[in-house]
Amino acid sequence: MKIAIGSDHCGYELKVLMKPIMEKMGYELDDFGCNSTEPVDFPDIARQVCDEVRSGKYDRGIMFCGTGVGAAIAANKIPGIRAAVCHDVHSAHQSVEHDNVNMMCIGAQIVGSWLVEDLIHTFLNATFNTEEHFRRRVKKLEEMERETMKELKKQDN
Ligand SMILES: O=C(CO)[C@H](O)[C@H](O)[C@H](O)COP(=O)(O)O
Repeated sequence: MKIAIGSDHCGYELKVLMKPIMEKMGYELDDFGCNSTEPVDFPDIARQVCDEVRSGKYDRGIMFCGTGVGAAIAANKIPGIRAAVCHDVHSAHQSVEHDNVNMMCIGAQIVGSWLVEDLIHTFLNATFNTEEHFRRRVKKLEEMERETMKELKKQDN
């Protein structure tokens, strides 16, 4: 499984700590920044990680920022990305099983390294439950995305 990861400066240290652990779990990782604790803007990194995931080159993405919130807001602006802040194990698997989440956002100021390991393991081992009602809801999300894009296009013309 190929995973795109990224962080802002607040999530950088937790991301660095988790990289060898994730590699040991057997995941192929690519890190799209940032590369130090120098302040950066989380939308820039989230954009890059999301573009990689939506290109199909990666199965899922993980973003680390201070709270996970900014990264999730940014990621959910990108068509094809369903992002969620997951700070508990139940959300880490249910977000995939029910909502087909493909980008988990973690707040390094909120959770410790032991929990993060469980969250990542759980998120990456979960699969979308293809029962009709779950598919229907995700289709509705995609429809909302398409409608919004159409409206924006109209406004631009
Ligand atoms: O959590 C975040 C956004 O939701 C960010 O990672 C930061 O924690 C927050 O924005 C603080 O940023 P600062 O540049 O370190 O002041």
